[in-house]
Amino acid sequence: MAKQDLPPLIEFKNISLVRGERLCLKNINLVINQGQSLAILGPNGAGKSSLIKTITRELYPIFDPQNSSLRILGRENWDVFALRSQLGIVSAEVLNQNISQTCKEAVLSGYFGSPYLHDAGLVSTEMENYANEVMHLLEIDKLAERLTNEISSGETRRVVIARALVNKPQSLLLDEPTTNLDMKSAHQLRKLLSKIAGLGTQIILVTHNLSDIIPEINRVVMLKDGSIFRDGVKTEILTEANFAELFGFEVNLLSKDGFYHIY
Ligand SMILES: Nc1ncnc2c1ncn2[C@@H]1O[C@H](COP(=O)(O)OP(=O)(O)OP(=O)(O)O)[C@@H](O)[C@H]1O
Repeated sequence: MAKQDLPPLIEFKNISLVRGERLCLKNINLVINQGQSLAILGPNGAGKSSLIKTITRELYPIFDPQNSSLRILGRENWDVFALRSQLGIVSAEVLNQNISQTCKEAVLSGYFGSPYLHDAGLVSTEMENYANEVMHLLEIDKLAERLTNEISSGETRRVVIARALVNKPQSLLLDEPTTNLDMKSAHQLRKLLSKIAGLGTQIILVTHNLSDIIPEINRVVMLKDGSIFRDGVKTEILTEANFAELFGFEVNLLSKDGFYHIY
């Protein structure tokens, strides 16, 4: 099937979400085509996590069957495990740090959608070989036998990405991937995400940090107070004027080697 005939990866039509007393997402209309990497950028409280959790079915929107729909790959109904492995959800929360497991076991647990490996006997040689390949890609071969609760935040982030990649997802959906990382670790992680995007995995990145937007991302959606504030080609959206309005302060933007920075 030609790419233009494929259903969108994600299709939000008039989606609103209430959490507690707050309307966190307001009438969101958003289509993300398959293969199109994009960043969702917004300040704290804009609704980024709420949007991700709506996609992953951790939160349920207000639903008006006449006017609203939320489709993933053309379907409204999904088995949550299949949905999450297909989308490649990357969140540090998926690892159960109270359980003592090696990084290799944590990566292998991705095949079963569980926070730890229940039964190593279920892991086939093919699964193990591919997990090794993915760990090599993420440059974490050396961590294989280390315990997940004894590694750094940057290393944990890579383990979690490897765990998502073993299912050969069509996309990687990343929520604030560089939070808590020092400058060097953040830079290395962005380079790895660039490499993964270059190998053909669609990257959907949710962030408040402009520098996370890797060169392979060409579309930026700005989210403000639960609504889409801007949506379009990166070079047209990432302007000082839009940024000032979104974050509420004046900045100077600098673009270098495909990355954007504030100074
Ligand atoms: N569990 C909750 N119950 C009620 N309201 C919530 C809850 N979590 C978040 N909110 C509210 O929903 C709105 C959107 O929050 P959300 O966490 O989606 O924003 P965000 O853009 O991801 O922010 P951050 O960058 O700080 O993570 C905020 O007004 C927040 O106060």
